[in-house]
Amino acid sequence: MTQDESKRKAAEAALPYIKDVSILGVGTGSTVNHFIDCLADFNLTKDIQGAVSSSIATTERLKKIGIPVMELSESGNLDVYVDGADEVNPLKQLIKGGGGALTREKIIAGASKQFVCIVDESKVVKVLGSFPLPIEVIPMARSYVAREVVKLGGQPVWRENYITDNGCEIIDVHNMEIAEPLALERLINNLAGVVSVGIFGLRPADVVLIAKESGVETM
Ligand SMILES: O=C(CO)[C@H](O)[C@H](O)COP(=O)(O)O
Repeated sequence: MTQDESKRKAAEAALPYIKDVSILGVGTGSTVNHFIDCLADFNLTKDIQGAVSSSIATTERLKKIGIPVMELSESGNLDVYVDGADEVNPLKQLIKGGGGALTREKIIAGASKQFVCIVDESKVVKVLGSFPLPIEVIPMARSYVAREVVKLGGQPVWRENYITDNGCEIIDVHNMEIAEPLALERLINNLAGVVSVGIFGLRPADVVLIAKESGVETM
């Protein structure tokens, strides 16, 4: 099975979780794109009243298959949020933001009862941090936050020529073993100018669907 086929399998496995859900939270990335394709392929769009989307890219894809996109302030809290991840540890804590949508993803995850995370096997790790940790920052704070991150032992790299949907910038922090996700998430959250950090520890996933050669495992 290719990685893309695995992503599709994980996406299909999320469909039972959205049964009877009228307004859905939808994340961002290639695995989520498969999930959106599944909604169309399995003719589920008619059952869904609307979706809250974590990015412009996802919004466009949802609209293309006829799902109305609404604001979170309009929908209120959601029953289910489906999204991918860059890394998942055994506590269902995640690194997210490879696709740059971490802030909106964090908001929707926080506002949802159940966060269903869909991944292929390559995303599963014992300790978070092999994947560069994204931090969204107010542009003015970029160098300051980068210097603070160096003090924490990381190697910050500016995601050049990239502006988030919120008009901010991203620093990707390399070579930082995240042994204590909660503590590091709090610490980075507290740096002035940080919009959000891609550690999802304070709000981990509730269910992780991992596509493997042998089938989809539920964690
Ligand atoms: O956090 C994300 C976007 O901000 C994505 O969920 C993450 O990057 C995984 O992407 P993909 O499904 O393409 O591997």
